[in-house]
Amino acid sequence: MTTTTPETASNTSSDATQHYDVAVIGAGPAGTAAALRAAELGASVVVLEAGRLGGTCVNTGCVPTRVLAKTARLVRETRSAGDYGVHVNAPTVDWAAVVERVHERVDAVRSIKREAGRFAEAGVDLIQEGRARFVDDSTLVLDSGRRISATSILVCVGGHSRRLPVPGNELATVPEDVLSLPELPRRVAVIGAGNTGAQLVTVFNAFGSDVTLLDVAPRILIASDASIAEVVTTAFEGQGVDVHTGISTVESLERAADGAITITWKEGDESLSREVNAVIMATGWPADVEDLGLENAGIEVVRSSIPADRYFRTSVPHIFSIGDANGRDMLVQAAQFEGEAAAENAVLGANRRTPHHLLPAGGFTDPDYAGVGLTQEQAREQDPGCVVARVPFSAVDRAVIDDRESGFLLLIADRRRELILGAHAVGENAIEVVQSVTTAMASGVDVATLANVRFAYPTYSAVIGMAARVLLAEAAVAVDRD
Ligand SMILES: Cc1cc2nc3c(=O)[nH]c(=O)nc-3n(C[C@H](O)[C@H](O)[C@H](O)COP(=O)(O)OP(=O)(O)OC[C@H]3O[C@@H](n4cnc5c(N)ncnc54)[C@H](O)[C@@H]3O)c2cc1C
Ligand SMILES: NC(=O)c1ccc[n+]([C@@H]2O[C@H](COP(=O)([O-])OP(=O)(O)OC[C@H]3O[C@@H](n4cnc5c(N)ncnc54)[C@H](O)[C@@H]3O)[C@@H](O)[C@H]2O)c1
Repeated sequence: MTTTTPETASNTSSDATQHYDVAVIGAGPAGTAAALRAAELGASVVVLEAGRLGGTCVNTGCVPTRVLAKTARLVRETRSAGDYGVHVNAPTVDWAAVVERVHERVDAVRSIKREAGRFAEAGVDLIQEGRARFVDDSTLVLDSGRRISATSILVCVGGHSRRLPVPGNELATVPEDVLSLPELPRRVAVIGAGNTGAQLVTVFNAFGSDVTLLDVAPRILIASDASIAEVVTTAFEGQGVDVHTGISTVESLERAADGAITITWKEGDESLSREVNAVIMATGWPADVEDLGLENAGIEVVRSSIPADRYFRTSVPHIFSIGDANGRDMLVQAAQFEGEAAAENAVLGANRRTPHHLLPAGGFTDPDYAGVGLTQEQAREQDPGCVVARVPFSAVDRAVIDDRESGFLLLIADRRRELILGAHAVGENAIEVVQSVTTAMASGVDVATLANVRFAYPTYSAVIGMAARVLLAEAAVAVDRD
């Protein structure tokens, strides 16, 4: 679909290059937020999108992954229904039907996002004529040959999965393509135990696949608080997942005679291998910079991303790098936040930053995990006297009612209990619990106030009030020692 409203764009050159105040490359969460905010501020705006509107999140990332997580949850709930006196047959997974349902739910979410309609309502031109490429630092050319120039260019191109450069890597499936697997793999190796890999482990484990998880990092979920990662690792192992962290390298993937894939990796001096039916590489997310012509605009790529300063300006100040493209916090909530801030900086010449310490994130594994703010390690570095409360879910009535006692909430405060520095949860509803703490942090609520908030009974969020009350006691001890 191509939509242009020439009255908002002035043709300024004889070769019919259309000129705008702001050109946005990419209509994922970053580009969509940026374009709508720039238009709201009165700029003439064009969005250039090479693929499906909505970007990675809705089409191949968060939304399909979350539908798979829901499906995995249904399988687990069905298996344990007997514990509550509900007797059902053991669940079986019809992979083709699962895939169909994921596509159907993705379409349903797309239909409420309606980026094209929102662009039209805001007077934003949308051009879908292939990939945009820099001709110089103010001009872009599309695959169709159409040329666009702009006073400011917002690069919101997102990224893609990284394939390890090992022999046989073409045999692997990347997370964006998981739904293209022809059948549910009986045995699967997941390489990479970040947010993507960990969630896929839970999905395939629940679906009945034998899962092997490999990572070069010393532990899974390396960006999360170490205590959270420990609980998820123990849970994975208890569920029969073969977890190998701290491996030296994946050596090769080879097609075996029976059609299976032999994956070989090195662990210390030992070479190990497994025969599996699918290998999923969830080993990182470089920005989509290939063929973007960044060199024509004088912009360098550093470690597979387009670096930006705290105001999202690249080394060329009227070109901005936002969302996954800048390689910082690769989350939808970051992309949207950054998009709005960068649009204001581009249109108003403002210096808006985003509060990155207030970005909650988590994953739908079994159990769920989530975090916001500083981890314990980071908090202790910043304030060695900081106070940490840890309340197990086994002390929360609702978790006991639901038979979900595994897990805990960690609440971290500064030594004077004025500030909540971080919150990390693992267990049922961990993400919603951490989200509530984030709301408190964003509103500047201190620990004492949080301790006095009433939580509906029986809820998982009640753990927040319990942790705040423990913190008060702990903090009092820490302050006394000063
Ligand atoms: C499996 C998976 C699960 C995830 N789950 C979550 C989650 O639960 N929660 C969360 O917060 N985050 C999650 N993420 C991360 C989230 O999807 C990204 O952080 C988010 O989509 C980034 O938004 P973006 O706008 O920067 O990039 P994208 O969403 O990738 O959008 C970039 C857009 O730019 C377009 N484009 C690229 N190059 C060009 C070009 N040259 N010309 C024109 N258009 C171009 C692309 O077609 C795309 O539409 C997940 C990611 C993956 C892979
Ligand atoms: N629920 C969510 O919020 C969510 C879900 C998915 C992805 N994301 C975001 O998208 C981005 C990409 O996520 P991701 O999990 O794909 O990548 P990632 O970079 O977060 O994790 C990649 C993992 O692969 C491992 N790895 C790298 N090279 C390896 C090798 N040679 N052998 C074995 N392991 C290797 C790394 O140690 C790391 O643990 C992240 O920023 C993530 O936060 C968020």
